[in-house]
Order: sequence, then structure tokens, then C-alpha cells
Amino acid sequence: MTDAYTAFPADSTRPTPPWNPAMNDAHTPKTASAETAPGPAKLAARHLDFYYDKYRALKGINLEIPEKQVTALIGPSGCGKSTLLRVFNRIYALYPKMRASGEVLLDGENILDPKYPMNRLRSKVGMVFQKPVPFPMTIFENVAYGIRHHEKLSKADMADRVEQALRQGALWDEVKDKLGASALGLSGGQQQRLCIARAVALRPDVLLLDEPTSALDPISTSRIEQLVAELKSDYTIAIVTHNMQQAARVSDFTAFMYLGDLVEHGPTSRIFSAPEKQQTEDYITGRFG
Ligand SMILES: Nc1ncnc2c1ncn2[C@@H]1O[C@H](COP(=O)(O)OP(=O)(O)OP(=O)(O)O)[C@@H](O)[C@H]1O
Repeated sequence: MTDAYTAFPADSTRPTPPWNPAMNDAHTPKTASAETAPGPAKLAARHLDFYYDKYRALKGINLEIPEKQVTALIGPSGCGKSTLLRVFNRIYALYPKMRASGEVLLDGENILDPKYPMNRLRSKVGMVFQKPVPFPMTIFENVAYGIRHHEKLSKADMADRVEQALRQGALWDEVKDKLGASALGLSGGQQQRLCIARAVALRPDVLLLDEPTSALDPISTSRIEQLVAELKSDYTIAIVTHNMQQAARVSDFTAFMYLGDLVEHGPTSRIFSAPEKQQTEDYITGRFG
């Protein structure tokens, strides 16, 4: 089996990319293996176009997001990564003059169809944004709030669900003695883990993470990356990141986008060691973007 990161000999003229994990041996490089063979697609975009008024921000995207794997969306600023993520949970429907055409299939059902119930979509697809935005409420209420919208639970069951979600968000040990304190008093990294706990509390199938660590320090970033690796046994995850090292560390599949097009998509090990398209190679080797 070829190690994805040693596929090129040391004396190769290939430039040393900034994401090369050899520069950071704390992280084990992923290898192309059965582990990264695409499973069934949980989520799939088919001929997906998206418009901000007259501006076409996504151009005929076809992409399969395999179940219980991590897919990273990478590409230079403005290429449409966040737009694609937002289409995956139809957030745009809240805004006038934004429209999508084509299909986004979740378990084979088109979520862009206005008949697909928004409530169902919200409970199946959770989203975490770049900047953690806890509600100005207690830590407990931040997690319980969303659950109450979808389910009627007894006090004891709610307490269990909140604990479970905080454990999944890798935050329980730090907050179990102050569940009644304001969430706004948590550190940035803790707030982001709270937002992840809040998303998983609804037991979604899919988690969408939009640059979840870009506002965090390296220790909190590493904690979140570890958490992503843990969560993928239960959730299908799509993560937007500007950080090549992060994409290489956390994802099984990587999709490279450029100016609204999906240029290339495949196992992360291959995309980072032997991209098929010149544009992908130029981006991951830091020649642009
Ligand atoms: N609300 C909006 N109204 C109009 N155009 C928008 C809006 N949001 C994004 N765009 C445009 O759509 C394109 C894609 O933007 P998007 O935010 O998806 O890119 P991105 O790849 O996530 O960028 P970044 O990495 O900088 O976050 C850009 O040209 C952007 O200017």
C-alpha cells in the first residue's frame, strides 16, 4: 500500500506543500485504503446551481457525500464552499433573491423540493458556523432549547439528553458543575464545542461544519479536530476549511472547488498526493489561493 504522503520520492522536484504532515509528525498521515473507499452516499448534489440574485455561485455541482465519513470542502476564498454547505440545509430559503436548481438528495429524497418539510430537514442536518454563537442562556438551556422544539421529554429524560449531547461535544467534564451558568462565560473553544453539542443534541444524520476552528487557538482547534474524528462513527460530516493541514488530517474525502465549479473530488490521500487536475495541484501546493 502506498503511503499517500511518501508517494513522491524525497528528491522529487515537487514542491513541499505547506500542508505536508511530515512537517508536523503529531498527525498520522492517512493512507488510501478500504477505510476511504466511498460507501453509500448519504447526501448527493446533482446538477446543482445556486444563484445570489443573478450571480451564479454554484455551477452544475455533482458531489456525493459518503455516509459516516468526513468530506472536506476546500478552495480559494469565494469559490462557493460555504454556499454549498448552506444549500445542504436550505438556509438560503430564508432569504429572498436566492435560489437553487438541481437536486440535493438526502437518503434519496430531494431536500430542495419545497414540499420537503423544513422541520425534518433541521432535525436531520445540523450546522455549526465559523464563529460560535451560543444563545444568551445557560449552558443547559443552550442544548435543551433545540430539543424542545422537536420533542416533548420529561425533566429526567431531558437532563439525560443534555448530558449525552455535552459528552458527545467533549464538553461534559468541563461544564457538568456549572450547567446553570451563562454559556457566554465559556471560552471560544468551549463555546464552539457547545455549538457542536447543540447540533448533535437533535440527533441529526449529517453535520455541516463551516470553518469551525478558524476563530480558535491551536489547542482548541486540535480538540475540535479530535472531536470530528470521534463523531464520524455516528454522523456524516462535511467540513469547510481553509487549512490544508486540517483537511488532510480530518477528512476521508476532499472536494476542491474553484469559482463555483467542483474541480475534483476523491479520497483525501489521493487528492493531496496525486491530484488529477492542475488547478487542484496548484492550490494544494500553495501556488494560489
Ligand atoms: N449573500 C450573498 N449575496 C451575494 N453574493 C454572495 C453572498 N454570499 C456569497 N456571495 C458570493 O458567492 C460566491 C461564493 O461565496 P462563498 O461564501 O460561498 O465562498 P467561500 O468559498 O465559502 O469563501 P470564503 O472561503 O471566503 O468563506 C462569492 O463570489 C461571494 O461573493
